[in-house]
Amino acid sequence: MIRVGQGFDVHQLAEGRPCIIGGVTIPYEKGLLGHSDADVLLHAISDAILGALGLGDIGKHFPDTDEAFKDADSVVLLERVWAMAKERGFKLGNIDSTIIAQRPKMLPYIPQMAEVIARTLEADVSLVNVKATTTEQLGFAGRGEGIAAQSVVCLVAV
Ligand SMILES: Nc1ccn([C@@H]2O[C@H](COP(=O)(O)O)[C@@H](O)[C@H]2O)c(=O)n1
Ligand SMILES: C[C@@]1(CO)OP(=O)(O)OP(=O)(O)OC[C@H]1O
Repeated sequence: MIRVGQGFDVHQLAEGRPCIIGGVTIPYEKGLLGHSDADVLLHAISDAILGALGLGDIGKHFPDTDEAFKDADSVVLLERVWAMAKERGFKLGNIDSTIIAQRPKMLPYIPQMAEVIARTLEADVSLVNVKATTTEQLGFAGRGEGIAAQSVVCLVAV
């Protein structure tokens, strides 16, 4: 049996925050704002996995009203989501994701992001694809107000 899920997330860019995307800290003048570390890519992937499992979304499991998740490391949240997939007898089929950001340039950091994601999901890195696109300066991403990410995940019953 296979199950497919998709995830989408957006976080605002703000000064005085680290820019953590895909578990990698990217040198940049701004960072993403959120209750947790606001790792927009790992949130989209977490939501895609939860979607494939029919278990809602990360806001349901890790509410932004709960102090326990203040400044949470999204790698740890993804680990917890992945434990739910494993408990239900799934392994990763493959994952494809897109980061939507005018800046910073993601390409140099993508191999490291894929390594973090593959390690967390206990999968070979060849099963993890991360892409990036600008929006040609259009919309909130194009104006540098925020960054979005989307992800599609395929889970395979072991
Ligand atoms: N934040 C970004 C956005 C894009 N890239 C890379 O640049 C390529 C061209 O982007 P377009 O939006 O002009 O299509 C894209 O394919 C990515 O490889 C990036 O690294 N970081
Ligand atoms: C991750 C959580 C929890 O800390 O908070 P944020 O970092 O604000 O992220 P978001 O994608 O808005 O929703 C999920 C939240 O519950």
